[in-house]
Amino acid sequence: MSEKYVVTWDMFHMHARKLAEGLLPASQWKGIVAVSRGGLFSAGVLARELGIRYVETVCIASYDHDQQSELKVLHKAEIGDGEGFVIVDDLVDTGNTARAIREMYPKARFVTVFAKPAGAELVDDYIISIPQNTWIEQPWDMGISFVPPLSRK
Ligand SMILES: O=P(O)(O)OC[C@H]1O[C@H](OP(=O)(O)OP(=O)(O)O)[C@H](O)[C@@H]1O
Ligand SMILES: Nc1nc2[nH]cnc2c(=O)[nH]1
Ligand SMILES: [Mg+2]
Repeated sequence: MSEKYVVTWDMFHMHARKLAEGLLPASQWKGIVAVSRGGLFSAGVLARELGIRYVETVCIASYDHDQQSELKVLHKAEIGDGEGFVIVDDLVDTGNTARAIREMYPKARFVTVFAKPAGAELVDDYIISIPQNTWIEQPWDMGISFVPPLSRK
């Protein structure tokens, strides 16, 4: 990936809250399913904003750092065809994870905070569009570190 898009906790929280707004009224949902691990962070915000306490996971592993490998389903929420459930991930990139989710739960509402063009049409709703050549650096993968002043370089 040639570019980088850095996301802070504040920005992530703001976008996730906006995603929650699009899911009103909350009474239409039986529960939320987080696509672990990335989707856990947005799922927490959605659950809080919508007052939903039934939160499940579907656990999928597909990337080893920034290289995508074979997709493995480690745990599958038992929610039938997904009708009445919101499934949330942090982002769609190639769309491979989203395709697997759609296959497992064809009637669920699938939403993400970020979407790149290759996966955008696989999600029902997303907040921020990111170019395909850009790596999204999420806040849970970063830390605050000291930067030496210019005069010391
Ligand atoms: O559209 P795709 O190309 O499939 O990529 C999107 C997926 O990649 C990341 O998860 P990852 O597999 O890295 O696992 P993690 O959520 O546990 O970090 C991200 O959280 C999405 O689930
Ligand atoms: N953090 C992060 N994980 C990803 N998984 C697939 N694409 C991305 C991305 O751009 N950023
Ligand atoms: Mg993920």
